[in-house]
Amino acid sequence: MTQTSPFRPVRPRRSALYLPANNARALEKLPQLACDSAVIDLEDSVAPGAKDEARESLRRFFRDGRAAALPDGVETVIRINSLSSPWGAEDLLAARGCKPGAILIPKVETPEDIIAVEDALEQTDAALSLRLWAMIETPRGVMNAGHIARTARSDGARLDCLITGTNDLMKETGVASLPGRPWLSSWLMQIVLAARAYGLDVLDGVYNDFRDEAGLKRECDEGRAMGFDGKTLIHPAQIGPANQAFGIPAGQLAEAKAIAEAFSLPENQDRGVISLDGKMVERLHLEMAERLIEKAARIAARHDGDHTT
Ligand SMILES: CC(C)(COP(=O)(O)OP(=O)(O)OC[C@H]1O[C@@H](n2cnc3c(N)ncnc32)[C@H](O)[C@@H]1OP(=O)(O)O)[C@@H](O)C(=O)NCCC(=O)NCCSC(=O)C[C@H](O)C(=O)O
Ligand SMILES: [Mg+2]
Repeated sequence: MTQTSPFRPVRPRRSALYLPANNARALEKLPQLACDSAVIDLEDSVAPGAKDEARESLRRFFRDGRAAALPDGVETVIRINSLSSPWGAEDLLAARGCKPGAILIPKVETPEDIIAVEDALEQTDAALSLRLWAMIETPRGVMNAGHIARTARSDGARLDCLITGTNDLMKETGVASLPGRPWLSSWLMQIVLAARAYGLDVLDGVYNDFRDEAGLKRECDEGRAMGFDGKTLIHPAQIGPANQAFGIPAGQLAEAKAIAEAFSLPENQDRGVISLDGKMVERLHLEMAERLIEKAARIAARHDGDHTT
């Protein structure tokens, strides 16, 4: 078996749906939704005057067992306000108490933004099961993306995933929102590169026009081609297209299985490169194939055998 990177857990993150923490209807709907991750938001979707109510609604959601009752494999993530905001410290306390899968830190600009949260968690939470996600959504965040991602390499690091915040990035830079994201994509690629350099997952930004299914599909396909693992979403109608675009097509899975099988043959045990159906296949392809097979199995476990949704 090829050794895969210890920094990249194989976990489907095709669709990460945001829900405002104070939207009772959305929280109620969540168990019926097929998103891989549920990002319960205390930040920008909650008005300043509703922060306390949102925190209380979040606490109730975890305390009364509704979070634990979500379908197997759905990862719960809480987006807090930045620690430099008036709400960040209280949000972090509340989020830590909820014990979600991960806490999402918005507007991360330097490694210290991650370290500050790690330090606050370290005091009471020795276990590393509580992970961190970081949003890169400001000019400084993009410029420092590599340094931020590198924090995943330190002892006891919790950082698992980078998220692009395209709305904030457009607001901060004045870049236009155009189909194909011509001026934004070089910055998005910097974020993808930073994540990959340090073995992190990386998710694309949201598509605001939630009634435009064709536009969403185009942007999902584009995000997939750019190397993203999945897309952040704002509406339940966006989950299906994202799961489809970032899922594993049957043909790709069959090809991965053929590669794994070919390398497992006795005559190929010590070979670095083989020929398969007229193509050169190296051990790096085997590593990719093994990750893909594992991810497909995890998706199948969520969807009763359907690898593509
Ligand atoms: C965008 C919305 C405000 C639209 O809401 P609404 O008009 O209620 O939509 P619908 O009537 O079409 O809703 C149909 C049903 O689906 C439920 N619903 C809607 N959205 C969600 C959701 N996100 N999660 C779960 N369920 C949802 C409705 O309750 C309806 O249910 P039912 O009554 O049973 O039919 C709304 O979709 C919304 O608030 N979305 C999330 C917004 C959000 O969280 N924004 C913050 C994250 S995006 C961001 O910050 C990006 C980043 O930081 C950046 O900088 O880019
Ligand atoms: Mg944002």
